[in-house]
Amino acid sequence: MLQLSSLSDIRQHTEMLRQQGKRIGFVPTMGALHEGHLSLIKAAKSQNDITVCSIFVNPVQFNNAEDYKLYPRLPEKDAQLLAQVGCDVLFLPTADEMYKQKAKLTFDFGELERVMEGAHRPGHFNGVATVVSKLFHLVKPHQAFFGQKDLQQFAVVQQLVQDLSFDLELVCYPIIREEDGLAMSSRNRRLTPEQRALAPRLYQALQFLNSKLETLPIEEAKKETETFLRSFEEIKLEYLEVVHAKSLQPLEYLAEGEPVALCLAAFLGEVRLIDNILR
Ligand SMILES: Nc1ncnc2c1ncn2[C@@H]1O[C@H](COP(=O)(O)OP(=O)(O)OP(=O)(O)O)[C@@H](O)[C@H]1O
Ligand SMILES: CC(C)(CO)[C@@H](O)C(=O)[O-]
Ligand code: BAL
Repeated sequence: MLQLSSLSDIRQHTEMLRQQGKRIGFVPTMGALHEGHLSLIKAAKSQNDITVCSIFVNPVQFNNAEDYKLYPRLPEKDAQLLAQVGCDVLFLPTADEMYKQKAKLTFDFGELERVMEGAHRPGHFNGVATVVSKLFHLVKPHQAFFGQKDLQQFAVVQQLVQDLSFDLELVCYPIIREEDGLAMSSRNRRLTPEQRALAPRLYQALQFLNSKLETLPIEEAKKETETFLRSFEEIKLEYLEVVHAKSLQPLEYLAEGEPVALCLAAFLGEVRLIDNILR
């Protein structure tokens, strides 16, 4: 596997691949890789000639300095895992080079960023859109792969690709879970054993909400789910939403045939996790 860290090297390399007529599949990540990431690499490989993975803990998308500082960083182990699954190119830029020009780009995703992650992490999607735009320019992929775990991020990136006319296809893959249902996430590594034991309650809460929606109106089903979660003292729910799965706007009632997503964010101690299920 080829490892590149300078912007000019990746730009030249992907330019050469394009000239050779190769199809490039791209998986952007922040590292501390798990089976969720590897499922995206495998999907990219199966549909493209060359798979590029980037690992970059992007400072400008963090709204919490401590979260940035403590974000798990395991570059050597990540490189090993990527080589094992046959990733062709690993792009590992430094923050200094990525943000040398100190460009402060401002995006406006309208209502899409005024709910859930956008509402609770000010500036987050601006930072995601900035880095994803830069990465798309550098890597020039034909396809880019994202996980459903970050459902709102996928919607924002879809909007970005449309607004800036990026010539690529976006692909979203399902959430890979631990055996006990916990959505795999790099931040899971930061959980204490006690918090880790409680963490599957988040997925259970989404399943509980899903079953309550069979018989109850949305607000009542949400209230019962919040009560269920409150019984676990260490879990601090930030939001629980029933939203339209495309616009991500909260729903007042369920309409026949509408795609629906049940989403939550919660803290276990200092660690903030998100999860969702599609209904
Ligand atoms: N469990 C999962 N299953 C499938 N895809 C996932 C999963 N977790 C993350 N991804 C996807 O991998 C890509 C890179 O995500 P990222 O590196 O932020 O990992 P992460 O595990 O989501 O970390 P964290 O949530 O702690 O930031 C994103 O498109 C994300 O949606
Ligand atoms: C898309 C991404 C790599 C941008 O930093 C990040 O938000 C992530 O890992 O989901
Ligand atoms: N996985 C989304 C990136 C973030 O939490 O900042």
